[in-house]
Order: sequence, then structure tokens, then C-alpha cells
Amino acid sequence: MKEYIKDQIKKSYETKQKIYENEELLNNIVDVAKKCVKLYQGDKKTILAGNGGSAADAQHIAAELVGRYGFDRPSIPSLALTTDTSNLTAIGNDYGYDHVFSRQLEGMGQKGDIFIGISTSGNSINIIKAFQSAKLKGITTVALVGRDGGEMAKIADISLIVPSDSTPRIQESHILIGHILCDIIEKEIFADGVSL
Ligand SMILES: O=C(CO)[C@@H](O)[C@H](O)[C@H](O)[C@H](O)COP(=O)(O)O
Ligand SMILES: [Zn+2]
Repeated sequence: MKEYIKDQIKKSYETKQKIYENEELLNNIVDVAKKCVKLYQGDKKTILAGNGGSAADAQHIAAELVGRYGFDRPSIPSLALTTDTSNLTAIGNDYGYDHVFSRQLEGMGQKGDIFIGISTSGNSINIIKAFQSAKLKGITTVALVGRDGGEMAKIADISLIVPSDSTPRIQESHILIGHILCDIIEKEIFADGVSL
């Protein structure tokens, strides 16, 4: 049993090691961080969504920005589309589950916002539909995905593809990337910044 646990931990840090060595992915994280920092000056926001574990990641990241990540500072606007059960059930019931995020994005997204869709497969239809709505509204799309990036990576403005085929390992890396983004955004806006 202990060997099995150690093997799981090893697989997790091996995935993170691959991210550490992936210059393209690191450059894309820098790109997303810079764009998110600019949002604050323009009174715009990050919007996030995902299904299952990725829904938890979406609201976790939004809460780090609206609340605080590492130190006290003014709130940074961010919205997770996974938290309002009235919206989710009404839209799901009346239009279908595929529309639960796109409909909210149409209502609450503004030109200039950034939408981060989180999916391990890159193929969740409700996120793909939200990307399509985002494009129509002039909202930048970021695919935080895994595997081959799926359909989401094909249509997103920027793709952060975790190099793994394992759903849990991808999710663990997604929250690592989410935390790094929150850390940079917070420091760039309200502290001395980091050297990007
Ligand atoms: O957390 C997990 C599995 O680790 C699950 O809840 C998982 O997120 C769900 O099956 C999702 O529906 C998977 O969707 P996606 O990552 O392919 O977009
Ligand atoms: Zn999970």
C-alpha cells in the first residue's frame, strides 16, 4: 500500500517536472498572467468554469482573486460560473446542460474579459460552447487542459496543456498553475511584482 501511495506521488511530481521543462507551456503561463494583470487596470475580470473537479478549481481560483491569495490587498474581480445553483439548474433545465456556461457568459461577460475554461479532456461541450460565446463577445479565451488539448485547445486564444493523460495528475497540475497565476497577478498589481 505504501509503495502504491509513493508511486502516485511520484507520478504527480513527474508531471510537474514535465511542466517545469516545457518552455512553450511556461511562456503561455506568462502570457496569461500578463493579460490577467492588465484586466485590473481596465476594470475587467477573469471568468472561470469547469465540470466536476474542474468546477472546484474554477471557484477556488476565483476566490483567491476576489478574497486574497498571499497578502491583504483590494479585491480583484473574478467570477466562477459554477456556483449559482439557480442559474445552473434553470439554464440546464430550460436549455440543456451544454448551455450552462455559455448562457451565463452571454449575460455577465464583458468585452475585454478573460474566460478560463478548465477541462482535463479539452472536450467538454459546455466549455466549448462558452468559448464560442466568448469569441462573439470579444472575450479572450484560455484553455486550461490536458491530454492533447482536445477541441478547446483548437479554438482557444491561449492553451495551457498539461502534458499528461491522467485526469487526477492533470487536475493537480491545473491547481498548481492556477495558484501560480493568482500569486503573480496579486504581486504584479499590489506589490513589487515578479520578473516576468
Ligand atoms: O474530478 C474528477 C476526476 O478526478 C471528476 O469530477 C471530473 O472532473 C469529471 O468527470 C468531469 O466531468 C470531467 O470533465 P473534463 O475534465 O473532461 O472536462
Ligand atoms: Zn478529481
